[in-house]
Amino acid sequence: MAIEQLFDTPLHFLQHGISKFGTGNVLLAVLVTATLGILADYAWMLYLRSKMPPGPLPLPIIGNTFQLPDTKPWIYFETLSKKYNTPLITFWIGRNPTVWINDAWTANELLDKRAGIYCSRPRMLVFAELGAGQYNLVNMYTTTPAERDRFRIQRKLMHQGVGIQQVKKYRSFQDDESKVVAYDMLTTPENYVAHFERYATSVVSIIGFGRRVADSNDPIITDVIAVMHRAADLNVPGKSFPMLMETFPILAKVPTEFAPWKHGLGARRTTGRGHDFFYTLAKEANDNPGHDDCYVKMLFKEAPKYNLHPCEISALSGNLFGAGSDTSSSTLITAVLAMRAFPETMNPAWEELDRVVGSDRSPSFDDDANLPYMRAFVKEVFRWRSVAIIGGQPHAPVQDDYYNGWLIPKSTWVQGNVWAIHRNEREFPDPDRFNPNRFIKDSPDARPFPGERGYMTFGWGRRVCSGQALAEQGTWLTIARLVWGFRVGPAFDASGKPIPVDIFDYTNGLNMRPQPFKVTFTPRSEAIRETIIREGKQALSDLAQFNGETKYRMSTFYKKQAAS
Ligand code: HEM
Repeated sequence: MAIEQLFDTPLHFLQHGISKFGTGNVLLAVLVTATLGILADYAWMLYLRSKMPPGPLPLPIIGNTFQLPDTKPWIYFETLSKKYNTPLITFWIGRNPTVWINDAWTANELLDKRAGIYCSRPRMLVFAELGAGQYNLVNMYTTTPAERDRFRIQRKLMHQGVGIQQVKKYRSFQDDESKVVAYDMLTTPENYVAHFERYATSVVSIIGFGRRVADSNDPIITDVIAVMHRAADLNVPGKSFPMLMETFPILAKVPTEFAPWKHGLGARRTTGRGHDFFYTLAKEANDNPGHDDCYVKMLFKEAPKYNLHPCEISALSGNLFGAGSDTSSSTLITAVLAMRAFPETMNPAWEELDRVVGSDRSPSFDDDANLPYMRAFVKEVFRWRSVAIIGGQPHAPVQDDYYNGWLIPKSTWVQGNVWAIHRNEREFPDPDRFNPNRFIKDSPDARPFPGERGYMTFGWGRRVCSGQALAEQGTWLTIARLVWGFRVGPAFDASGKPIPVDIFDYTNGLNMRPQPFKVTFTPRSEAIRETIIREGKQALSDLAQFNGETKYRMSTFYKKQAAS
């Protein structure tokens, strides 16, 4: 659509009106109508506000948007919750009320216990409508029976790929990839972030495509993960573009080529043949011989049965990277920050690991039950600085609902503020202190918390993270192996002074991670170092069956397809 077409009809009426009634009268009529419209709309906003959970007074049209801080709105919502002394806050993004849950018990009541009501997603203009839309499970509405059917199919297919039972089958190569991380840490410890990203990407790539990612410079990391990082900046409420389109939705209607504020969002992401990058990647893996049990082969096999659209195949396979790679690697970076900033928490872990595991082998999945402190340590990593700090995408009720007498209207944007939930002094005294004892049974530091796990890092109810089992098992193993293998100490500046770390210096994305920081990794003993080398070499040899390359590059994919 040409940009002029957008304004064609209103312009026509305006010209007609001016010739009939004169410019002054027409302008007055437009002004009066607009003012009445805004007043009526504002009256409706104030009426809703009187019924909904408390929050700051919204202004007409812009709501509270410009009260948002420049970054990290989750801290602001935590402050509002304390100010109003209520677990639920209503905050208006333009003319849309959003509800923020700042307390574990309320989150559990609404999103878990009333999961059947809070199972949908709200309208997410920037993240969903200008992105993968309703083809992607992450964005799917569940308001109508047809939507719910589609949602169930996609959840089921995710489950077939990374469900609790299924991921046990991946333990062997996940273990091997984690051994490679420890091995790489001996030679290039300064690149620990790259090692974590490679590990996390490789695990989901083997699951999905039967191909490992052997090198940190593999384009699947350099291209795709970079795009995912940018995507994670979306959906964090903000007062600058592109998120400002949530406040002024009309701006999203302007074609992307004329709308620099859209930051390229909404551009046609498929080629003339309707295939996008991840579909092509999936098709390539499906056509490759071998690894018949990989996820995309299952998807292509099931496609006729479920009438899967290519965009659904693309989203289901692309989500492995999108949802599973940055999240897992960021969690490991947080673990390193905790190890560096809270060295006193390492001694009980080493005592336990030396007693149960020793130096001749590294910890394995089978040790989990015998390493209660290590288990608590990893739980505390998930709690202390949860990567999906606002619980991922918002939920939305499929009908009007009431909590404590407050109305939460159907389709409202309802967001779990994990930052506030995991920093509540009632459940987690001295919350910024990394303290695994919170998760040790009968410890004086343990407090009641809803649910078995003791944290809400993976979301809630029917939208709970599909990859939780995979992420939990891999994170446990990799952190246990790092703790077993290394002392994480300070790096030193040119004058020999230790470089401090800042436990609050995190990024601003939907998935947050620590800003780059320097540390040193030293193997805990010569015997351990030798074990890491031996196991690393063996792991590389066992993983060789997954070596392979893709011929596609995201950075050039759309250009080439358009030209062909
Ligand atoms: C540390 C790692 C991870 C964390 C912290 C995490 C966290 C989350 C969170 C908070 C949500 C939103 C839940 C909600 O709406 O209530 C989510 C959704 C999702 N996650 Fe994860 N995730 C992780 C890893 C993974 C992995 C490895 C995969 C797949 C291989 C995955 C796939 C998904 C999918 C498909 C959804 C959308 C579910 C839906 O909308 O129904 N995640 N994740």
